[in-house]
Amino acid sequence: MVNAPVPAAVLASARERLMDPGGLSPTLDPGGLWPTLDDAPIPPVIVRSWRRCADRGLRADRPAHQDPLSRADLAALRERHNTLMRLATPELDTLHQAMRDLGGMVLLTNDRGLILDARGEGGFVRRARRVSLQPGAGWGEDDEGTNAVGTALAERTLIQVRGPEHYLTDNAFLICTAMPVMDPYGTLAGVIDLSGDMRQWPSTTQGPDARALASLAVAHLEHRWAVQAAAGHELLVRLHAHPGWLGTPQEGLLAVDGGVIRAASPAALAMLGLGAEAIGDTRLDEVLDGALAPGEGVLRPRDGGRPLHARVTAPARGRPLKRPPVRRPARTPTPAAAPQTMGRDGILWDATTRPLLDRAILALNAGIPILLQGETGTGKEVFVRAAHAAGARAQAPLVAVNCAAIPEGLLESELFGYEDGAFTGARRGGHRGQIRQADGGLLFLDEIGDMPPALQARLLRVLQDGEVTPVGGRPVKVDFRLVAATHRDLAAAVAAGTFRADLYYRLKHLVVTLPPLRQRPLDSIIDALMTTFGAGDRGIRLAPAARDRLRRHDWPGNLRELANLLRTLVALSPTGTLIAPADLPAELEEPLAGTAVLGGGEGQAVHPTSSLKAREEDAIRQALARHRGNVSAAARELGVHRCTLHRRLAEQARSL
Ligand SMILES: Nc1ncnc2c1ncn2[C@@H]1O[C@H](COP(=O)(O)OP(=O)(O)OP(=O)(O)O)[C@@H](O)[C@H]1O
Repeated sequence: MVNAPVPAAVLASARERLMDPGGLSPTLDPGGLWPTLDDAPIPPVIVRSWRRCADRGLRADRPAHQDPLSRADLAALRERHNTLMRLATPELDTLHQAMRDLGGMVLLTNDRGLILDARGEGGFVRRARRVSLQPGAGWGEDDEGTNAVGTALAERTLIQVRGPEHYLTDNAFLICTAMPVMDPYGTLAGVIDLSGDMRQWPSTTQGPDARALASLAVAHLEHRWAVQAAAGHELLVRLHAHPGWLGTPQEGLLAVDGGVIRAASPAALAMLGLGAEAIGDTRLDEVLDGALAPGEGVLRPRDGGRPLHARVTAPARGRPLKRPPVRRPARTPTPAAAPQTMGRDGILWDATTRPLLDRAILALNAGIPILLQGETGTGKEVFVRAAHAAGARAQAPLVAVNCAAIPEGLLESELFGYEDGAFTGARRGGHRGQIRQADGGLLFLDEIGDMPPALQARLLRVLQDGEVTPVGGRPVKVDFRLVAATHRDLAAAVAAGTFRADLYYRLKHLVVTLPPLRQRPLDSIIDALMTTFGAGDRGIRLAPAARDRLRRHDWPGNLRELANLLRTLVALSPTGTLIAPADLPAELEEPLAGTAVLGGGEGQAVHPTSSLKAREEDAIRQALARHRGNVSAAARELGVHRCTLHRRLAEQARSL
């Protein structure tokens, strides 16, 4: 992949125009040579990546700096990727030596672009830290826009991103080269990246070519990984078109049991013209003609390709690597791939929710309150936490109050605080109240539709006056951002007179509605969640019939219900399991039974018939009985939030 250098001004201007609905303006090029972005002298791989970033609503002026993972989280992440880290050590050491004179860095990331290891020293490292090129930071395209790591992961190929080809302006001083690493089971494992300062980087005629260095290093690493993976299998097959190359890192490697390919290096797959999906159950004699026995010989590809020299041995005895064969996509470009993206912490955003999140961040930064709507389990709290973490006040507190979970009598003092001795039983020294605790930060009022009318009036005053009056005390100035969430139809509540119209309009500056799961792309969400819960690492897959059953369910508990189900399935399945319909909970059999009717609150058109209501009551009763009245445990089993269950119980009690 050769990316011809393009003048920086052309790149910057082209990227800005990408955000215009009209596309690339002809005035970009005085000669009128580049009427559209595709005509501009910009590598297509970069243009594709810019488009992905623009489609996600990513702004080029977004700061590149991010908070890396905490030490503990980074340690846990490294532990999860210990095979990759251990196997990559010799390459990282060698590349570090090679990069020393260039003043650059070498990085190893996981398959989502999270930096596991970074080596380098000197001035560049200090500069790199300012844009979070350091362990525990995420360099997926979601995090940092077009960059070598993220774009190599998205395109699954060697990428070099030079200076202003980077999407974020902050990263325009970098030149980075990244090569994806595939494990011997055909799964994308991570990336090796070489990064330096664009102005100090020698041209390829003066110094080593970073692309050659990165691809050689990855070839060595993948070769070593395949040798290790072969341990414990019946046969190790080494392949190359030239006999002299057998035994070198350029050869292809296959681990074979009973004639079936169990593991393969990417080089071997390329020689045989196979995709990664061939690993696991393809018989070698389907693709190669010739006897497969210990010794050396020539094997002929059945498609008429070039004969391959083969050296077949019984591999070294030893502990096989933990990972079983998994079918995975090969390292081929997937331009339209991955509408679903996973953030650094396993949080999922897609073409519908990402723009909502970006708008919410802008609104919060501008001090505009947000009214967040969505059925139970659609991810309202997750959304608020993500918006806060990415906003200008991320360092300040996020204070979350669930208005439905706090008994009415306590909510006032909990929210507004009280002075010492304000009432009998008040805590000594008083209580600041949650609103004051959110001063400088973000107040998240969940289930605002459940706030009693008297408190609605008090909250309105706080919003109007910018000050809060604790019970028994004097007004105190407060400055906080506000997100109010509800699963109810607040407009209907206003019409019914249960919610104050003036407060409603005060809250309603920006209304964000998170879609229910049944309106979202279920398949890609399932795949993304399975990956988060480690299914890929442990070779756990869903059988097509099980997936079908998931598709037929209507997910009243939304993402919470799906995430709980998949988390449990993956945790309880032994390594290498193919999850069958029989492994799924019985209630998925029949979409309208048991938990399937839970979750629809007022204002939601979910299963309105009384027989369904009776089934819901039944499901609740049985779950509570199984957990001896423990509401949290019953809620967990039913796949709904504890507060939802409390609410349901209160509703049932009222209707008795
Ligand atoms: N964007 C997301 N990515 C991954 N998982 C998510 C996401 N949003 C929600 N979830 C899953 O769903 C669960 C419930 O999310 P959350 O508590 O934010 O929902 P909610 O809409 O606030 O629900 P409720 O109205 O019942 O309080 C989370 O704990 C997580 O497992």
